[in-house]
Amino acid sequence: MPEAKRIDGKAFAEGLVNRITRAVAELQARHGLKPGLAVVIVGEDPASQIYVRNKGERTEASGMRSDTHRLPAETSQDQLLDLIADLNADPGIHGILVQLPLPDHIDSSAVLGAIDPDKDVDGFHVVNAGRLAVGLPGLVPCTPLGSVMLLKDQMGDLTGLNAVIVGRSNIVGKPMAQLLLAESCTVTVAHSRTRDLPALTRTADILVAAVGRPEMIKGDWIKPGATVIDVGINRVPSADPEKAAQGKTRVVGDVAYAEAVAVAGAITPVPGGVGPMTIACLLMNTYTAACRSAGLDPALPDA
Ligand SMILES: Nc1nc(=O)c2c([nH]1)NC[C@@H]1CN(c3ccc(C(=O)N[C@@H](CCC(=O)O)C(=O)O)cc3)C=[N+]21
Repeated sequence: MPEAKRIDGKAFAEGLVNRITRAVAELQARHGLKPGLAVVIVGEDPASQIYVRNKGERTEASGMRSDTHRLPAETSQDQLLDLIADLNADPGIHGILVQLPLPDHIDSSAVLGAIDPDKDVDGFHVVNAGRLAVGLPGLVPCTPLGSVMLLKDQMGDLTGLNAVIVGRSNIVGKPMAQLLLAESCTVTVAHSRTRDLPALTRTADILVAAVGRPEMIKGDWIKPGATVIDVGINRVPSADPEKAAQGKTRVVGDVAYAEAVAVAGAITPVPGGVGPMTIACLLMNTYTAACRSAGLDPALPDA
């Protein structure tokens, strides 16, 4: 067996961001409309701070407006809801993202439910989950959306393929199942209570790993030639014991890449696979929301 093709999500995301950047310039020139994204972060979690800074820089680099609201960890739920109400009413803001996780004293579903569904660029509002489930236009969660774009680019028509998704979260597993069902795959959603998971994953033409457990999916869990999408981003101690002792870390996926690459037909690496697509799709959703707010077609120009 030849080694699996490495699916370059970083390069694909760059191409997508280029198309979004051109579309944003055109929207501004023709209609005087500049898409605006508000990112809200509560508390000081260092990893979250890095993601949020990254999102802000990417948003501005693509020609859109980016407002970041950094709130202290003690912020009350009512204060957060007041900010969301202001952002819902702000005509210059087309997308609202509240960084998760939120502190324990805040009810996340109450907060997500307060976002105007047409500004919900994460696609986490129940209205958008419902639209996706019944096939209505809405805003689709970024990670599954980006993953399916990579799959279609890699495999073309997905009709009739067996897809196994490991993980049933509302933000990845469930929306991924809806998107693959819409592509006419035969979809199975596996989770921590699934019996004989390795036997099930070995039936998958498309295997999506979204569990958040470092390198859980082994090489012999994969059907030879399958396409593997690794959604996991897990920070683990460095492989070098000396560096690990100094507290150095590295990022690995939910798939044991070195084993999997010998069996799969194609596989996304971590980093450089799904992660960059998540951010590109956030920009795409913000552009989409801005176009729809003005009654314009959000289709992107070709590559
Ligand atoms: N409301 C909300 N929406 C989110 O979309 C959201 C969130 N909250 N909370 C935190 C997670 C995390 N997240 C990532 C996005 C991109 C990369 C990414 O691009 N990673 C790079 C670099 C990885 C690295 O080296 O650390 C890669 O995979 O290549 C990572 C993580 C979005 N999140």
